[in-house]
Amino acid sequence: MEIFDYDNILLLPRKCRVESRSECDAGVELGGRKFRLPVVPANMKTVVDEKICAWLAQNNYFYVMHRFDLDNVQFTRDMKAKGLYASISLGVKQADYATVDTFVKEGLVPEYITIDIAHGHADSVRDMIIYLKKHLPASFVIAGNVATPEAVIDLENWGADATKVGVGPGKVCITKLKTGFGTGGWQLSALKWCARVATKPIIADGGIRSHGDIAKSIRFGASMVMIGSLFAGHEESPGKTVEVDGALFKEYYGSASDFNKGEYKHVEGKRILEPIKGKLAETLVEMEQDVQSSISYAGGKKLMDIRKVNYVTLGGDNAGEHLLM
Ligand SMILES: NC(=O)C1=CN([C@@H]2O[C@H](COP(=O)(O)OP(=O)(O)OC[C@H]3O[C@@H](n4cnc5c(N)ncnc54)[C@H](OP(=O)(O)O)[C@@H]3O)[C@@H](O)[C@H]2O)C=CC1
Ligand SMILES: Nc1nc2c(ncn2[C@@H]2O[C@H](COP(=O)(O)O)[C@@H](O)[C@H]2O)c(=O)[nH]1
Repeated sequence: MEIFDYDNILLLPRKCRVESRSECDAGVELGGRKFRLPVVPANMKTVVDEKICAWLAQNNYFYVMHRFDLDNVQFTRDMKAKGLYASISLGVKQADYATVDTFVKEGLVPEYITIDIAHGHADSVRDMIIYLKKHLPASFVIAGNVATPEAVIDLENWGADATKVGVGPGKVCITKLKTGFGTGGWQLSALKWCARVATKPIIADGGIRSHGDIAKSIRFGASMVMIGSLFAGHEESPGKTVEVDGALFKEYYGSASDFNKGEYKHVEGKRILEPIKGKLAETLVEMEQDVQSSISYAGGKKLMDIRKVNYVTLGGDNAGEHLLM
């Protein structure tokens, strides 16, 4: 198997078919809705909050609310009261089953439910998918996180409508160091490997460091890309603002860090400071323009045209040109 990551791949342009990049449509469909961008801010406490999620929904972006210190039912009620879709996260514990039961009792149906645990290739995830499909059959279920084709096949067979791929490539992740496992350092080729067997959408999760990595993810099989660090340092970001030598930063910590958990137990995440980088809306517009440019370099007009391009690997044993024949 070929091993590579975002840094040692470049996509090869094809003849341009548009007169302006504005003709390129960066939108993507997921779960029956069309979103402006194939990008979703990570469901983490220092990345999204209720206000940001409502704004994203109002502006045709996909969001997944985090599941920490949050009343998922109240969140869903609030979103519906504003006429917005609800997209929540669930774990696999008793309290998560109780949340599902409350939804059923109230006749409340979140449009999207993301089952989000560290090691998503697990019977606990299978059981939750089956429970959701039985009790909230209209919800679109995303399940993860996983790292292998076997896991993608299992999650799809258990009933997941989409899978989330990425164990350990995140910027505040220390899974690789603490456990010796994961896709940290080869997330893009892990995505390619998983996409070969996937019959449903994949959300590539973690490791995005520049906007061009979005196009690379799409090329290797993602339908959507989940991003934490690039969103964490905005003026609206929920992380605490910290001043260091006169410069302003926002804190960004892992969901499996002691900062999120409130205790040092099975810690697989750390806390860092991200320089404050302006407004979220401006970054999203820039991302959309960059994805439109990617589509134009791909010689296309729509997002999935990026899948048609050849690529080169830079450096290492696998260096060379990879042509689609
Ligand atoms: N994408 C990634 O690489 C990673 C992401 N995270 C994020 O951190 C958050 C917290 O994750 P998590 O701790 O799973 O959530 P939870 O604390 O909700 O744990 C979920 C359940 O899975 C069990 N569990 C967790 N890890 C393992 C494992 N390696 N093997 C067997 N069982 C396990 C837990 O039991 P017990 O705690 O008793 O073991 C618990 O019952 C999530 O949002 C997750 O996505 C965390 C690590 C890696
Ligand atoms: N191993 C861990 N991974 C984590 C933790 N908290 C979140 N995450 C994952 O990272 C991505 C975001 O990655 P980024 O490179 O864009 O910053 C997020 O969506 C989770 O999948 C954690 O504590 N440990």
